[in-house]
Amino acid sequence: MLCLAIFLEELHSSFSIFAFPASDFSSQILQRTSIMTDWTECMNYGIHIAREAREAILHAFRIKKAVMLKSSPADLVTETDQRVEKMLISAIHEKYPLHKFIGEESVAAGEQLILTDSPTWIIDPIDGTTNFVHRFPFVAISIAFTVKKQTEFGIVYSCVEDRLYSAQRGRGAFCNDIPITTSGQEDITKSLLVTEIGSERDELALSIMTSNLHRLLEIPIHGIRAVGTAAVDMCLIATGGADAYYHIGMHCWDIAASALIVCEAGGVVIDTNGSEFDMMARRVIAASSSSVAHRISQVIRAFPCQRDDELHAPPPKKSTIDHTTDSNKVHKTGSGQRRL
Ligand SMILES: O=P([O-])([O-])O[C@@H]1[C@H](O)[C@H](O)[C@@H](O)[C@H](O)[C@H]1O
Ligand SMILES: [Mg+2]
Ligand SMILES: [Mg+2]
Repeated sequence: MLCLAIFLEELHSSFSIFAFPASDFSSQILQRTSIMTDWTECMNYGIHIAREAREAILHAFRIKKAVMLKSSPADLVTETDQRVEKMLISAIHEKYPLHKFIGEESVAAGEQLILTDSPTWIIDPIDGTTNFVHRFPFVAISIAFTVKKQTEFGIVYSCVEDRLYSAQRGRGAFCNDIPITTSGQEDITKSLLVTEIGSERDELALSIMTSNLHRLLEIPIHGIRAVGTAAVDMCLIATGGADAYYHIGMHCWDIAASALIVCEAGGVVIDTNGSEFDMMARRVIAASSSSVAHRISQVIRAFPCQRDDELHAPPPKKSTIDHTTDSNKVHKTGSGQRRL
């Protein structure tokens, strides 16, 4: 019964399924078969709601924010992250009631993270929350859509820059509707790399992270950048603005959409250990070419991270930091308020 419901939902979600002339039955069957894998309508809807969510993010970007902590003192969340995620999920649920969700803030609130074969929206409402809190102008909405665990489309909206990256499987990658391609660079010594420090602050993670930087810089490479949002970092590889990205410790919602965007732009996405990319493994290298990707994998090491599909996150802790726009200074709340 449930299978039939999902089948009907897929038919309904797919593009203009009822638009065929009734006379040509065999061509209807053929077209339906191909249309079954066309998720354009869902993608357009995802883009539509991402544009609405951007308005909410830009409004909140400039005003006072209460900040809560998640897994570490550097893993931040705001009320806007939570509100935007709810907005996105309820808009999608209303249109596609049988679709499933994996949302960063829903998982942080205790929801189970399970990727099934059902159509699933993987959402990061604000990628770059630390940037958002500090008003560092790179924050993105990341939306990936999977069916049978394969990503069908990805949307990354870099809100302040107003750059909307998108890709549908097999149909190329775009930024604001203009096709994008990776640099095609094959030589690591001529490459500009991007990475993120992430929110891990334990001794082992810090020492592996710094020794990775050291080993890459001594190759030598042209340089290393960090923008503060994994989704945008990966899209920069897709545009050819940088040649490779690596990251250990991010989550599936950070990179699911941009991994497809990189591949559709002609790039390569692998695990940091050189094996096939697994979006739940919390390790990624995205590069302009296979040779650059594998060279990086030979040089860097990964610290151990619990897989996303084995995570059991504690709920966010109460507010400890406030970022105000009036003074633009950080102050601590709680007993005996203190201005820094
Ligand atoms: O928490 P969030 O801002 O959505 O996402 C974070 C950003 O992508 C950051 O660049 C990366 O270093 C972290 O690992 C992510 O968790
Ligand atoms: Mg994120
Ligand atoms: Mg986020």
